[in-house]
Amino acid sequence: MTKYIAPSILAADFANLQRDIEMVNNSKADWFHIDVMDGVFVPNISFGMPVISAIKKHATKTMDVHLMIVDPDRYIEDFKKVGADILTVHYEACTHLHRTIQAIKAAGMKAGVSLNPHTPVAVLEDVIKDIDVVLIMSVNPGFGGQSFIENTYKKVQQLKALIEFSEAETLIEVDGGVTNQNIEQLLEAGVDAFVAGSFVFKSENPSETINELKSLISF
Ligand SMILES: O=C(CO)[C@@H](O)[C@H](O)COP(=O)(O)O
Ligand SMILES: [Fe+2]
Repeated sequence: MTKYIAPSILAADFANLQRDIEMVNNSKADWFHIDVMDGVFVPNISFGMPVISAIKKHATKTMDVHLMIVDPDRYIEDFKKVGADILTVHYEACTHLHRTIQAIKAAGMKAGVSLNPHTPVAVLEDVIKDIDVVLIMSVNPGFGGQSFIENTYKKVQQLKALIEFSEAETLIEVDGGVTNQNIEQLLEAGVDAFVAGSFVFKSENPSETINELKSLISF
């Protein structure tokens, strides 16, 4: 099965955003991971529609938009308009998750659902067949550069078992603290898509770092 590397733009140099986007375009990365934070669901504010539109103008790869916002239903159409291909909402931020998933798909995007580190995968049992991507948070959402939570491996295995049992075709994505030290173990646990922010953008040669991560998950 295809495996994906998704550099997180949150760790890019916003004063040189076009340069960093071109770097990702020219690397072996598969997706742009784009973190939207509202200062309510998480204790941090990142960026919104104008910045995503600007990214979309230059990006040549899948736009994987991770919403860390309350009541995301309000903006589904807007995120489609600015170029999201995958739109991921948090389980913890949705009162009517099934409805939200259907609305994302009806707007023409892939539907993602993210789980905070404390949320068990079992909460997705009744909607797993409707979800295109489950994004397991391997740090508490809100900031880049945090350390990877080791319990994530077990969670990925549990999610993989749930997907297989349900005969779903859902992809498993992991987000937070991903490096060349844990990516192979994550792959082994069943992860399909790997988000990496600081490890890529704070490295000496981000393009080579992306390609190194990609080579560790490609056979
Ligand atoms: O959603 C988030 C953080 O809330 C992530 O996408 C981070 O941007 C990942 O950054 P690193 O942990 O890889 O530095
Ligand atoms: Fe993210």
